[in-house]
This record gives sequence, C-alpha cells and structure tokens, in this order.
Amino acid sequence: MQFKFTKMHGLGNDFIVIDAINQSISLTRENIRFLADRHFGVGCDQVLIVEKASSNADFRYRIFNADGSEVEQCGNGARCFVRFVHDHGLSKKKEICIETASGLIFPKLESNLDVTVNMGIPRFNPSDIPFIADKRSSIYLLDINGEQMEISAVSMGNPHAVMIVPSIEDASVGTMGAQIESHPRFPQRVNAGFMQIIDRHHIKLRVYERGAGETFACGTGACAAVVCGIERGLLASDVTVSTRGGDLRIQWNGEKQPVLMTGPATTVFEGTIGLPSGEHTSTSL
Ligand SMILES: N[C@@H](CCC[C@H](N)C(=O)O)C(=O)O
Repeated sequence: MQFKFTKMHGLGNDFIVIDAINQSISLTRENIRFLADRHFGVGCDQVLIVEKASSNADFRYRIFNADGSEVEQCGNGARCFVRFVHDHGLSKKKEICIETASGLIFPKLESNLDVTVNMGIPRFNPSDIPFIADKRSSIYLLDINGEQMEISAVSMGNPHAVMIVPSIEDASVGTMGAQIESHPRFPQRVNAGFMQIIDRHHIKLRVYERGAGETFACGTGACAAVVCGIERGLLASDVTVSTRGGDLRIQWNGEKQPVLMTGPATTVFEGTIGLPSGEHTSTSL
C-alpha cells in the first residue's frame, strides 16, 4: 500500500497528516509506529488522519500517538488539520467544525498565518475525569518516589496532570514525566505538564506527552496548564505560553466557557510512502 502524506508541525510538535477521504487507508498500530519512527520511518509525535464526518461536522479527525495508541484530542494538530484541508482543497471554509473522539472542536484560519481553535470546555469535575483513579478533588497529591507532589488534573478531552515548578529548565521532565504518565492513579495514562509561572499573563511549559515522550509543544497541555493556573487564582484570562518550540496564546473566561488557543501551523513537505512488507496486516485501527 502506497499513500500520500504531509509532514506538518505546530511549534515543533510534529505530525504526519494523511487524507483518508481521497485515499483508501487502513493502518495497524505497527504501521503507525513505523511511520512515527525517526530512524526507520518518517518521524513524528502524532499521526493525524482526515476522514469524512459521521455527523454534521465538516470532517472527522483521528489522532494516533507515536506509540500507536489512538487518543481523543490534539491541539497543535487541530491547527495543522484546518491548514491541511484548506491547502489541499478539501474545504474552502476558513472555520471548520471537526469531530474528534471527545466531541466537536472549531479551528479557524486567521488573516495572518495563525490559527485559533475553540477547544471546548475543560473538565475539572472528578466525575468527568475517568483517567484518575482516586476522585476526590481537582488537586491531588501524587506519590513520586516517596515524595508527595501536588498536581491539578483536568480533561481537555484528553487527560492532563499539571504541576507547578520553580524552573522548567531544572525540572526532571524526562524521568518524572514518565513516572507520572504511567502512575497507577492514572489508569488511562496521562500527559504530564510542568509549568513555571512568570507572571499572571505568562507561563513557561514543558509537557511529557502520553505515548510520545517530551515534545517541543503540546496544545492541549498549554490549555490545561492555563486553566489549572486560572482555577488556582494564579493566572489572568489571557496568557502567553512559552514552549520549547515557541509561543501559544491561551484564553479562558472561566467555568463553562470554552478555551481558545491561537498559534501557528506549518507545512514542512509532502511525500509518498509505502509500508515495508510485513508492516501491513489486515487488522486495521
Ligand atoms: N500534542 C498534542 C497532544 C497529543 C495527544 C496526547 N499525547 C495524548 O495522549 O492525549 C497537543 O498538541 O495537544
């Protein structure tokens, strides 16, 4: 099976985007891992699939982490998604409605090169965050190597645990991130965010992503960190999030309001790839 793909990124969080409307695609978990492999495949943090919507939405958006797991949401990917469908002539609309595994989101091409995405309403209510095993409040004490670390848990459609640190340069994102990702209190695993608060309008953030490891930026992670900071009374409603790959703007007006995320979406190159024999089986995702 050969198919066309586009390599894109949002602040260095990189994607392979595949049009599964005009191409017949069926990929296994192993195929995704092969495509995402930076040595033997193309390399990316996530594989994004553009499909026909099953509802009134314009498209269905499927997201696979580099480890092959299918997930509910990806913010940087949503910005790339609208740029992709626009540049490939799949839609002329500047704002589209896309169906994800966790509901509808609305990415919009701005007049400059940026994209703003209405990411939906964050969920703090313990009954709405099934990814945490022990549901008592939205702030939890997590036992990491015998130390009690305070984290906020929030769902942006996908699960996030956010920790405030004095300096993100010094935070043990690789080791502690991996421990939090697969901590027994998160039976569905979790994205682990490390946030340094600079002032009420500016944070620095690193995220150890579920199924991908530390990435240059995480869109839903940025939304999650800002809403956690606002919930704790530490941040204003309009915040610049500095990531390793650049800045995102996150806006949230509080309870029951959607989160808006603004940032770039960049195309790197177009390619065609065939899966190595043995990589493709009939069991599709
Ligand atoms: N990079 C993404 C998030 C991708 C999914 C995440 N790793 C998960 O497993 O939930 C973003 O920009 O939001």
